[in-house]
Amino acid sequence: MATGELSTEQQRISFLYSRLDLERAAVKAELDAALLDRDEQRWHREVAVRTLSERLGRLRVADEGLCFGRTDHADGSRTYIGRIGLFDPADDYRPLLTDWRAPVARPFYTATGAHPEGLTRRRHYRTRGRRLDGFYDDELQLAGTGLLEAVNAPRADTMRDIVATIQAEQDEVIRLDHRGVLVIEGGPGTGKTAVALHRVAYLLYTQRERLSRQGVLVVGPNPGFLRYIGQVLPSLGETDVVFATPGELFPGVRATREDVPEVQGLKGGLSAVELLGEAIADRQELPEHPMPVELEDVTVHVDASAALAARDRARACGLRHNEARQVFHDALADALVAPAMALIGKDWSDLAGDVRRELGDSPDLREAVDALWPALTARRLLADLYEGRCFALGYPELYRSDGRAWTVSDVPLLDEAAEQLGTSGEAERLAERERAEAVEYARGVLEVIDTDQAMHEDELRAVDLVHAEWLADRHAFRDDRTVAERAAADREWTYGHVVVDEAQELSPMEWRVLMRRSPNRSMTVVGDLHQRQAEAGVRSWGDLLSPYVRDRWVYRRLTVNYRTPAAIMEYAAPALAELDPAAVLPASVRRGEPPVEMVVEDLEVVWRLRAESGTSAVIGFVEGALTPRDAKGLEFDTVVVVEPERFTAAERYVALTRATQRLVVVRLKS
Ligand SMILES: Nc1ncnc2c1ncn2[C@@H]1O[C@H](COP(=O)(O)OP(=O)(O)OP(=O)(O)O)[C@@H](O)[C@H]1O
Repeated sequence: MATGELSTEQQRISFLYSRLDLERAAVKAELDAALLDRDEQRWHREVAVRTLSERLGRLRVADEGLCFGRTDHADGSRTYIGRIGLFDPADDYRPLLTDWRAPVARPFYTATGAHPEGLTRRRHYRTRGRRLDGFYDDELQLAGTGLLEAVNAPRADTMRDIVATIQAEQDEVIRLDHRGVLVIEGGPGTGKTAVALHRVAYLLYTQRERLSRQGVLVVGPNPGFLRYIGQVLPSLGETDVVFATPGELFPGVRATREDVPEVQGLKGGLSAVELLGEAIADRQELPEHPMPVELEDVTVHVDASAALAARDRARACGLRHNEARQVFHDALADALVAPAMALIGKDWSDLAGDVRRELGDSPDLREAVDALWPALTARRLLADLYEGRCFALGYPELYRSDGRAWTVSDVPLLDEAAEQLGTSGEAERLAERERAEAVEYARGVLEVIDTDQAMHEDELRAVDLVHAEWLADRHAFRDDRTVAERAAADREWTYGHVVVDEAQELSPMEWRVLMRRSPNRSMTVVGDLHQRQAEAGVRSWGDLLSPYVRDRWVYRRLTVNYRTPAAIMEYAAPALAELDPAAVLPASVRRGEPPVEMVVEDLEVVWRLRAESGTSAVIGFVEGALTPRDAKGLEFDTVVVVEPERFTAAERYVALTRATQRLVVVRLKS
């Protein structure tokens, strides 16, 4: 970036700020005058004051990131894009700064190399306060010519924005006008992730009304992956997006540990729905010994038969566990009236109503209900199940000593349990306390990217990126939250759009959570069945989706690999053939060097094989290396794969297709 150009751009931005200051001063003066105006009719004055106050508020908000982009048009004109519109009254209200919501700002968000929409360039500014730190450009006439240059460029630690070189088959998917579920499948490196992110940016623009109210959820396989892709959306413009791994989908939980595959299978399959039903039924107990309920004149007992009758009534009422507690309580109170009356004596039968009321208020009876039909949170239900109750229920494999050491596969169970338990005042209070504790624990490790809390709710930020973990943290302490913040903290939040990346890895129970978060079924599902590593993952898109949307989903395939050179793809071909003999490799845009195979004496050598320049990684089951699962969705210039024979075919296929330039396959001398 030329220094001269930077200073010209700084001048432009300073000029816009000076206009903002002028306008603010003018509005402030008008507001003061309106407040002091004693001649004006009262309602006139009130309207003026309200309008001017709102205008002043908007001008204040615009102080941060006033201008964040510029579009250069084929006819030589330029448009500066920013938080608000600014006009020059001395020049027939010529626009100086264009509000990002205005139709003329649209190409800033939607133009691509394949569809430049009359633009030659899009410029993004990086500002701090009023200072311009830098800018970068998307040259929009590169499609074709710039592609090879782009794919040959060394990779960084974050995913690049491919907006300038989007190809036609990708562009079609980004702009597809389909409101329901869209499945994008394609082999490694075909741009599935990149395309899904650009689709979000496109939808955020074209369906802004709806999405700004409900937010967008992007689910990706691991935190590393989300960090890697996390910069793309803000660089495309505004976002109101929650990023979460499957381990973060239950507010207040950030699970990263994995269960052993056998337990993952049990927790991920749909039979877990019944398992939870059994775990809840197990908490609706009968007393081992009669429980005394002291009344003013007599003492009655909650015995097994009274509890059984009350339990039958509560179970049959159709309410969920927590909601049915009152029914259980009332049924017990009803059942105890007769024994109490028997003790009091027949002559006092007209007292039955009083006795029923006394039972209804009895602390002893409340205590019995708490013991026999307790208010439960999802966390408590599962922790108690894992810490011991699993044995009696016939699931010994679920046992662990610390029930609350949540794993990734526990998350959909927590969500399902919360769904089956329902809420009640007490359960809510318990849940809130647990949540506050969890948040307290998580504090300190969170990375906080600050946002402007004073901002108007209906105003999307141009450059914000929010992470679920951070949002969960804030929930407990503030309530002036943005849509995305509230969404991430609220289990029952439903998103306007949900994007699932590496979707082949998600279990049926995880899909149930996502479907609950997306009742309108507006989803972009991105994956490759051949890369599935999780046992409980997806085997057929149709089987997965038909219970939710029948056949109303659209499928698109991407066929060109922009990452892995052809020579490396050919090396990975046997792994793919093992998974599916009929599968076709995506066509690579580059030829590249064939992989190198080596036999080495010890592991030290492996680490030295990493490249000095560019990104590199070692993938294998050796200490310090990425596992094939960690490497999912990522890419590196140089990849060293250690002993791929120890991998499953899918793991091998994933590991061997991560390199953009060089692949070294190492075996250790035995
Ligand atoms: N049109 C394009 N122009 C330039 N680079 C592109 C283009 N499309 C994709 N790429 C690049 O190709 C690489 C692979 O993209 P991406 O990670 O989205 O692929 P993927 O299909 O999700 O891969 P995988 O299934 O292996 O995770 C990225 O570096 C991306 O920036």
